[in-house]
Amino acid sequence: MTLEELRERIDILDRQLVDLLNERASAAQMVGHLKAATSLPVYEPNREKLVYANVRAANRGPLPDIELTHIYERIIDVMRALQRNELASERHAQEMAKLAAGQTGAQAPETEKQ
Ligand SMILES: C=C(O[C@@H]1C=C(C(=O)O)C=C[C@H]1O)C(=O)O
Repeated sequence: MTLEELRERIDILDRQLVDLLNERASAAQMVGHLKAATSLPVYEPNREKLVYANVRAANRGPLPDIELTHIYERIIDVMRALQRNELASERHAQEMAKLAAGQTGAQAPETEKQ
């Protein structure tokens, strides 16, 4: 393969990786929703150990296990941040909805008193 062809191959693989990473991110977001509903923590170290074991077992090289683990540490960091952002914006929306409901509920009696 020429240099040009190899770089084209890399560009195609990168686009596939982007799709797969986004699929993983969507799944992690859904896990985040389930955790919020069941009050489970975002960070689950035991699950992360299983994820590392799973990817190392699937590794056929030439990536060394340690480098693959480093890549996954970064991926998982991002997934946790995504879950936290998602949960924070959900909580914010809930607070806003409560505030809006509280305002209409609280203002009506106030208005009656005046
Ligand atoms: C996605 C989850 O949440 C977090 C992120 C993980 C991941 O990206 O694989 C694993 C464990 C959690 O710390 C999960 O619990 O499955």
